Amino acid sequence: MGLPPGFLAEYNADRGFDFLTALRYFPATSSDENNGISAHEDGNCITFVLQDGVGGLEVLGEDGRWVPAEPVEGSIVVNVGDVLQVLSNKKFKSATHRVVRRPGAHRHSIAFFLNLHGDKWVEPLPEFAAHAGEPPRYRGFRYNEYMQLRMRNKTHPPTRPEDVVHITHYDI
Ligand SMILES: O=C(O)CCC(=O)C(=O)O
Ligand SMILES: [Fe+2]
Repeated sequence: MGLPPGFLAEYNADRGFDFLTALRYFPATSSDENNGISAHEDGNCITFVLQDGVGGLEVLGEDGRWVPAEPVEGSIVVNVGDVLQVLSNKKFKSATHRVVRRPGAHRHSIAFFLNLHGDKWVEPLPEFAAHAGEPPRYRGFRYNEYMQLRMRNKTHPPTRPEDVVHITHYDI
């Protein structure tokens, strides 16, 4: 990333909020939307996904088309999360992704979410802003605040899609 070695490990030294999920997606049926996980960005730092050979994970391209992240034997998918997008002043983008269930097979995946302590302050690092001669693209925020807003998207879903809180909430 162009940062001193060990910078991120030091910035984010608390491993107490990381989590691992094991997911099972049932085969698609013709009678439902076949949606496994709807389109979203991961809110954390970085996510590692191990998937089986079934497929269905898709990433939204800049042209608005969904690109399949086809399984590659022995490889893991690395998702940049919103925190890394902000720290890098949008040099690294948090990809919009989803899982579409496929007919005929159960899909299994394991996702590891590298996370931050809720008290952590998140803002573009000087290396990607002032020192790079770039204006900061985000206001700083406490990680917990963003997590609460994202949770509210789920507990009190806004009626207008434009009111759903994304990381763009902190755009400058
Ligand atoms: O199951 C997958 O491949 C991805 C899961 C995912 O995107 C998530 O849990 O945030
Ligand atoms: Fe995700």
